[in-house]
Amino acid sequence: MFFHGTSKVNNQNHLEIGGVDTIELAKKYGTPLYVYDVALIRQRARQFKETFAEEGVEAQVAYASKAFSSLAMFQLVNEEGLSLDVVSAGELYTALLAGFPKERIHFHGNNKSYEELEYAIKEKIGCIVVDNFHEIALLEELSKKHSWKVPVLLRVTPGIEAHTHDYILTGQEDSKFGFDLKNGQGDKAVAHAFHSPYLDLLGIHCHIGSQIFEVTGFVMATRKLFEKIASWKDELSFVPRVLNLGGGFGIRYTSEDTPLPPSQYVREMVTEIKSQAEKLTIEIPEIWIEPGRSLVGDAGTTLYTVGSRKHIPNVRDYVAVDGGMSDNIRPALYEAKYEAALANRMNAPHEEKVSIAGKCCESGDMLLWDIELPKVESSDILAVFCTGAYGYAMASNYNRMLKPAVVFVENGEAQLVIKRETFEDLVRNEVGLKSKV
Ligand SMILES: Cc1ncc(COP(=O)(O)O)c(C=O)c1O
Ligand SMILES: N[C@@H](CCCC[NH3+])C(=O)O
Repeated sequence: MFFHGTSKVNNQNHLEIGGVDTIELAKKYGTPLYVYDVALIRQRARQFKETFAEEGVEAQVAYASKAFSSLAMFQLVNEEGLSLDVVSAGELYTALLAGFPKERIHFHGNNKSYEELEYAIKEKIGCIVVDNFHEIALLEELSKKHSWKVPVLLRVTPGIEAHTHDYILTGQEDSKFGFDLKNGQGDKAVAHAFHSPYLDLLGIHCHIGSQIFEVTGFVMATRKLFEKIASWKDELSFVPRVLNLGGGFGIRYTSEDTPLPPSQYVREMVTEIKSQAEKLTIEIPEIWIEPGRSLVGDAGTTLYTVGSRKHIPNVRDYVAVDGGMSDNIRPALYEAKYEAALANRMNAPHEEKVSIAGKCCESGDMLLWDIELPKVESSDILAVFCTGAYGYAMASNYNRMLKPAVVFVENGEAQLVIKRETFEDLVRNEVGLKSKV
């Protein structure tokens, strides 16, 4: 079994995370329960920052908050001195409520509304990552209205196809995101933004996809960007002060995954940027990255309670847990794979192969297929590892399931940071039909 961060087996043969017994957590807070290893998140954040510092370049590491957004997470990210990437007014609202410094917030999205942009501009956040010409027009209108030159990055698609799941690819030409570099939209957007009295063009952004194991894609994207920077320098005298290469650094969910250490992605990126900047005789731009998954993914573990079983002779054994696609849609959506263990009997020998089913009314609601476990019994606590990114964040109330609670654990202490939803929460916004009497 592979242990992430502070996870280990304690002397009761239970899974322990952050010095806290997960079986005690399950008893106290119920299941399904998301448990986050705070020390591991801090360690990842520091690794990214320290690598940039060692490379001697100006940098910002912005946590891509879509991976897991909550007040506590934003407070933690702020404690670690990271910046924050938000993609909606809702994420921005949560960040501001968490007291996140406005100047370190970057606003992304391919369809930001007038109201969302106005919200960001009134708050004077650090920068808006502009995705399309419609947004440029909205920003110019808002800049006039609020007499503020809006700091922007332009998101471009460099035409790089990273090797990952089709649904999470973003840097290829046929993408809903950004200005395309190949067909000239990128040039047009840069020329416009650079000359606009309403926009302060800080630089360029690109993001080539998610759960990427090779550094080649990032290096290729950097080269493509620098080819363009060379022409923008000659034709417009525009040289970006900031180069944001997005996120996408892969993590280990199962033994099939072979990620590089976070520092290696950063080092190779920086080396390429330094050499390209030197060739063009320009200053090394400030380098920004936006890791989401690689900051929180392996820091999250979900605890479930085992309920029913179904044995199909010569076919399969289904073991059902008290959550499923409503708290983790990734297996159903991307055929994502995870590892799991019985948190209450960690060292028990593996005796059977079972498939873990969720409890939603959907055949596709399966969390894991054919995993080796000790003989699983009702009331066992199943721990699914590496669920910290795009798990809780993509949870839903399908089948009127309640969103789970979330606890942060660190140095032997547990802190409830998101309460489990209640039935009242489910109907909070409902008004029902008007009475006919
Ligand atoms: C623009 C942008 N930045 C950052 C991220 C974070 O990606 P990851 O969680 O893979 O690091 C994403 C998601 O893929 C994204 O779309
Ligand atoms: N939600 C995706 C990643 C999305 C990346 C967002 N740009 C996942 O779980 O892998």
